[in-house]
Amino acid sequence: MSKMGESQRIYSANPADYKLLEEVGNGASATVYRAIFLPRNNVVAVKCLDLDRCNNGNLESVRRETQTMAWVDHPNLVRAYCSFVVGRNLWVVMPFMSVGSCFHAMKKAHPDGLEEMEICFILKETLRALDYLHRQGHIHRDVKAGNILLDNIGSVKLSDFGVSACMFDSGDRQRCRNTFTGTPCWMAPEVMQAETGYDSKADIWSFGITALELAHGHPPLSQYPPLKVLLMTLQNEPPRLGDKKFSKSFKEMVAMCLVKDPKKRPTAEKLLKHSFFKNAKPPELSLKKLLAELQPPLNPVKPLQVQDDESAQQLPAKTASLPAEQEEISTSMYQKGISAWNFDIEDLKAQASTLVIDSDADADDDETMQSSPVDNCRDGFTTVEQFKQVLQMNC
Ligand SMILES: Nc1ncnc2c1ncn2[C@@H]1O[C@H](COP(=O)(O)OP(=O)(O)OP(=O)(O)O)[C@@H](O)[C@H]1O
Repeated sequence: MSKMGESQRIYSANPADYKLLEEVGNGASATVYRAIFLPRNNVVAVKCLDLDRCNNGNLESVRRETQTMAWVDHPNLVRAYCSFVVGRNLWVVMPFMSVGSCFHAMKKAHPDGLEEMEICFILKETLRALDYLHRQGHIHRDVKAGNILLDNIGSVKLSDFGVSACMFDSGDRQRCRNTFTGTPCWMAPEVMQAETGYDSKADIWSFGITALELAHGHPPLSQYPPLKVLLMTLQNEPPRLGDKKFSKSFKEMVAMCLVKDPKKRPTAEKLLKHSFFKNAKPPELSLKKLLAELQPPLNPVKPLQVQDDESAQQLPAKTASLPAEQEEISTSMYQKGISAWNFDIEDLKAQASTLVIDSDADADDDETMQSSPVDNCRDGFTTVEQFKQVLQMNC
């Protein structure tokens, strides 16, 4: 029997078998809890998606996410043990990743970026996940540190398949996708230009941006509003890893990912053979220091609150001690910056109607693109239509 089959057998679809403990994270449509699977007394994560909060588009994303999580079978991907409906929620049971995301780990331990040895290991594991997904005809479409989860023994798993896509969706293998989705700072230029279409190489670009994110603590252009990020990504030279402290092979690997022509980017399989990844050390060496610094683990973000007298089916009450509350405020403010990038056409329209591009406000960022033709566009557009015209003129 396949691993998936085994786990389906082990984990029941009965909510009474799960005791939800504390909240360990929340996203746009879901809250994630650490939980105990009572029949085996083992720790799992349960993602509770509020179906009432989903409009049609979100429901499609929930369907896609749970479907993908159910079939993936790779050590570097978060898969669903099982999923079932509880009242107005969909519960997805999955492995518990005690450290949380690399984004949280970095924010907590090294806000200015991780060390090369740590990055090398995390990226290699992530690339293995991408290689697997791409071989299955899938594109993840949202590769970023916030979607790479870690546990306390150094396992690395890529998560969040909410916007992933299958190249076989219409029955036949499609040559490319053309939906404008993802998160602008990490988004490949061809994804922004919907008419050109894109394929799994879009993930390789996002992977290169994630490398810069892990190296500096933030992705390039993170200080700009989405529209400006889109313009700068399309018009400027790709960002580079410039810092002296990083090796030549790391810089070279990043440069290979961040080539504007997707055809010239390597596949995940080819990239795995790059000399940078030959130096990857096992987690007990590469992540030892980082994991020690993160003790106690980042999760829970909410204090442990075992509910002896409540049904396991009820979601834990949301109370928090002061430090946890402060941590939560800080996390949510930080995340707002990240979540705010989640592409939403209505958001962009609203922003576009008010945006005046101010080149003087450009912060210096050594990995950020050089001279900026976008500056020529300042005051140049105020609506999405004008924005599109600018794209047509310049790209
Ligand atoms: N298996 C897990 N183990 C531990 N923590 C997890 C797990 N899955 C998710 N988390 C935590 O919960 C947070 C939110 O989870 P997730 O990103 O899946 O929610 P989402 O609603 O899909 O988010 P988004 O807003 O990015 O779409 C993650 O950033 C992570 O910190």
